[in-house]
Amino acid sequence: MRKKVIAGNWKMNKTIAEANQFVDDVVNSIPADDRVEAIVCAPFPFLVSLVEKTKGTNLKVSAQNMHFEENGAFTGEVSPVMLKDLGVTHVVLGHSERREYFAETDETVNKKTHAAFAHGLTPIVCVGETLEQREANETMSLVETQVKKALEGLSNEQVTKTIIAYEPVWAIGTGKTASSEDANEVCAHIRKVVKSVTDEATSEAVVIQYGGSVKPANVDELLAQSDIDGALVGGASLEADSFLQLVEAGAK
Ligand SMILES: O=C(CO)COP(=O)(O)O
Repeated sequence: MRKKVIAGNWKMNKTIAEANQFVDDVVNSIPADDRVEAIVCAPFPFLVSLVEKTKGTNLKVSAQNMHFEENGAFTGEVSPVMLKDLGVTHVVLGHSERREYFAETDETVNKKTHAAFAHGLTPIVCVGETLEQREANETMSLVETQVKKALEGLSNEQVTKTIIAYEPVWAIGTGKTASSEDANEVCAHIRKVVKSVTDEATSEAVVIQYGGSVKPANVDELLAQSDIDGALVGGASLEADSFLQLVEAGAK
C-alpha cells in the first residue's frame, strides 16, 4: 500500500503570525501514522519559523519553489542549499502558476528536480493540462511529456522518492474538480509513463497526488481511487480545521 501524502500549498497567503498560529493549531493533531504524511508548503519568509515549530512532530515543511543552482548572482532567488540548511524537507516544483507567470519550463523543472535530490530534498513535481489542452484531447500526451522531461536522468531510486502532483490547470482555484474517475485515469496514465521510463516496482511505489479544488467534501472520493495517493491542496489548506480533515481522510 502506498502512503497518502496530503500537502497544503498556501501559495502567496498568510502573515508570519497567521502561519505560526496555523501550525500551533494543527501540529499536535497530525497523526503518527505510516498511512499518511502531512506537509505544509509555505512562503519562504515563514520557513525558518515553521521548521522550528514542527521539529519532532509529524508535520513536514516544504518550500513552493527554488533555483537549481547552489548559489550565485541570481537576485531574488533561493537555493536548494539554503532550504536544506533550514531543515525544509520538500519542495514544490513546476507548479502551473510558476509555469504560467514565472517562465518555468520542463527543462528548468528537470534541473530543479536533480538539484533537489543532490541536496536531500524531496521534490513534489506538478504537471497538468489547461482547459484548451483538455478540450483538444491533449491531456495524456501533455502530462506524458511533462513527466518524462521532469524525471529525465534520475535513477529509479530517485523516481521512487519523487512525488508527482497531477493538477489540471482548469481545476485550480475554480471550484471545478476533475471527476474522481477522470483524475484517476490521468494518474494511472502517469504511473504507466513512470513505468515506461523506469520499471514496474518504481511505478508502483511512486506517490501520485491529485490537486485542483480538493476539499473535505470531495477528498474521500478522490483518495478512494486506485492511482490517487494524496492531494496537493490550495484554498482548503489555509484553514487549520479543513487541513486536519484532509489529513484525517488520508489516514482512513
Ligand atoms: O494549485 C493547487 C495546489 O497546488 C490547487 O489549488 P486549489 O486547491 O485552491 O484549487
